[in-house]
Amino acid sequence: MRVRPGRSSRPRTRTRPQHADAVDGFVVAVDRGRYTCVLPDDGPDDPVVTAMRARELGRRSVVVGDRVGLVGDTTGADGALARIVRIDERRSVLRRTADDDETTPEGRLERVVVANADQLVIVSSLSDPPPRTGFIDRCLVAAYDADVEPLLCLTKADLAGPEAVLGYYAELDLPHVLVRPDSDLTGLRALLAGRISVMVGHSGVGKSTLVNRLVPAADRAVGTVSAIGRGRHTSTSAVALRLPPVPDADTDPGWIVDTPGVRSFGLAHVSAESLLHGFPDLVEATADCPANCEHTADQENCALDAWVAAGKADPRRLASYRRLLASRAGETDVRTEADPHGTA
Ligand SMILES: Nc1nc2c(ncn2[C@@H]2O[C@H](COP(=O)(O)OP(=O)(O)OP(=O)(O)O)[C@@H](O)[C@H]2O)c(=O)[nH]1
Ligand SMILES: [Zn+2]
Repeated sequence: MRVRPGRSSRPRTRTRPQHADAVDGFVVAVDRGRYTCVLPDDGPDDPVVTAMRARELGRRSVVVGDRVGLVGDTTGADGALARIVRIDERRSVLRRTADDDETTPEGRLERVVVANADQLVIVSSLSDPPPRTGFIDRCLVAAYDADVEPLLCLTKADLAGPEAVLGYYAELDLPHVLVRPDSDLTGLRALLAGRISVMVGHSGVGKSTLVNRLVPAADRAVGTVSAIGRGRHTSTSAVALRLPPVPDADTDPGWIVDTPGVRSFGLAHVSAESLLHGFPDLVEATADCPANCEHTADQENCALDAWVAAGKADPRRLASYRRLLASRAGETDVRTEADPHGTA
């Protein structure tokens, strides 16, 4: 027999009735404690809502892509300030260990870059600068770790062909698009429709150029290193941009998140096992590894060596995996150094 207390015995406060009227919001930008949100039914011309965090959220961070509950003045009128009282459960969490700011301990900590992303668009130019597969591999690890689908976006296809890069990823079912200055972006728009896509890429690969073509209203600065936005501080934070409507379709065109400050993904927070998931072409081989194999080059009888020798994967992929393993170890050291009472 089930014993269940009557409804009336539940403490009222558990349902937080004071926030029953919270409206749903989607965080599109974060800047110095102010969160820019849009309401789900609002269109591109509706005013955005500026909000601050309610104290009851404690230390939980609110990031671009978060779906939140808003109370207070959600009119978006000049000077109006709403409060974020709820952060919805995240569908995905794209993290990095910030390895691009080694000057401060905070700079080396793990942080959430974007919440609820569906897709990571890895922007790499085919020439000027040449493609860096090490960077792409790193992004793939971050994507698989975050349960976000990767999409390889190869720019400057007018300057060089994609054969070498695509050959390197031949064993992976890695979707890709080619972009040149005059290319039709219909195919890319179709891959972005209805989803939240995060764009990452090195400086100079043409990411701003592409973002401007996809979202002309965004007006991202081209050919300048991180000098976008209204102020110094907005230039390095992620911002979600609404894609324009797809002609002849009433589907949601989706959102792209530009990440000007993210030059790479530090992976110190990713376990060695998860790191391997960025290399689906190698995973199968490790079933034959000795117990507790670390898969490093000096590991005896690591099955990855035989796998590559038998031609089942590209040796450069194994080298890349091992480089990441090693650099991850380095990143872990960096984090330990950051803590004078180092526990690890
Ligand atoms: N040939 C060619 N040049 C391109 C293409 N896309 C962008 N460029 C040029 O590449 C340079 C860098 O482009 P950006 O869009 O500023 O590159 P970015 O990745 O945003 O780099 P940052 O602004 O430094 O973050 C610019 O001079 C662009 O005009 C392309 O498809 N083909
Ligand atoms: Zn091994």
